[in-house]
Amino acid sequence: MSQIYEAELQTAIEAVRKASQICRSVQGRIDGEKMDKADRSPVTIADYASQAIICSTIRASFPEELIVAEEDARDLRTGECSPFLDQIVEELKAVEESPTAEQTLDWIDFGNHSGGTSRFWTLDPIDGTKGFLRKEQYAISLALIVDGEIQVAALACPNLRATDAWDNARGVIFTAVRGMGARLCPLDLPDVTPHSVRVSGTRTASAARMCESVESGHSSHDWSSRILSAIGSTSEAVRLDSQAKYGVLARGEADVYLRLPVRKDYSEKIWDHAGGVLVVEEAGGKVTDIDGNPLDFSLGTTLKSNRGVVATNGLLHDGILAAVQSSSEAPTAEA
Ligand SMILES: Nc1ncnc2c1ncn2[C@@H]1O[C@H](COP(=O)(O)O)[C@@H](OP(=O)(O)O)[C@H]1O
Ligand SMILES: [Mg+2]
Ligand SMILES: [Mg+2]
Ligand SMILES: [Mg+2]
Repeated sequence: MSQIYEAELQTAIEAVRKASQICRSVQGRIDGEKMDKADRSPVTIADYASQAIICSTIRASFPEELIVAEEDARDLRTGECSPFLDQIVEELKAVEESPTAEQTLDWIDFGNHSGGTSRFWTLDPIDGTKGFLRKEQYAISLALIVDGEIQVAALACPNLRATDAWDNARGVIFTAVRGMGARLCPLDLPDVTPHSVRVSGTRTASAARMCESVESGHSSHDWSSRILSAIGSTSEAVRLDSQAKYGVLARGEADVYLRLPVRKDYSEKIWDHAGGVLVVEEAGGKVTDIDGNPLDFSLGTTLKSNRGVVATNGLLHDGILAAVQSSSEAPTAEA
């Protein structure tokens, strides 16, 4: 079998593994400490430390690579944030030769590219920061995009359980290379042979197990409950944070993941999806927007030509899309 993108995959796995170690250590100690960004969304020292270590790991193996990541060091460069920056540097010492504060800022800013080029990585250093702060699910999502197509993905979910075969150990990494399938291995057992993952075989819409965001501001809970009624389901959507939703869909524990727009003026960010989308597609599933169009990762930092996301095991896709459309609601301008 061809080993295409093998070096990129190994670098991606190494990077998300190191970042997971930092995130776990911070999550164990954190007590709601966060800064609010200009859009009032939260960011923690772990988001920054994760972005720093992943960008530095990619650049160590691939010095010319462009990286489109969620965070940037602008706020940290102001004197006001220096205690925050000192803590980030402290966290990095656990996994890397002690960097200086200046190096740390530069590593974070390796992620400032705005995409749209023929080859770039996209990174969400902590996806589901709100889940991370609640000590629930979160993910570290890294993907390589070449000519608009996601080619490599590493999605770490440090609080998601592995399977019985690995004693339900906490923490997994999903990986995928286009055309080569999706795999799963425990976060803490780097030397085991990864298992293949495959979406469910559920064919009956009324039996669909659905998952969605915990945050009703990120995906309309009201709309999804109307869709469940429309397909004759009596179950409720399971709510969890982050791209862990793509992971549970890929390994057949859910059949559908819906992200239904709440506001008209919001475009989904590429780093909120790229890693998870390739994992689901390579596990045999299907991902489109709510109009049935493929997600377009070639347009910069956002999926500006798409609205919402519908991800399924493939078998249910057309039926779920029809239900989404027949129960559609006009998103409001304000959440
Ligand atoms: N109005 C909105 N609609 C959809 N997604 C939104 C949103 N506002 C913020 N988000 C994104 O939702 C992500 C979390 O998704 P989920 O709710 O599935 O856990 C956030 O990622 P971060 O936590 O990385 O900032 C953020 O980028
Ligand atoms: Mg964020
Ligand atoms: Mg995110
Ligand atoms: Mg994030």
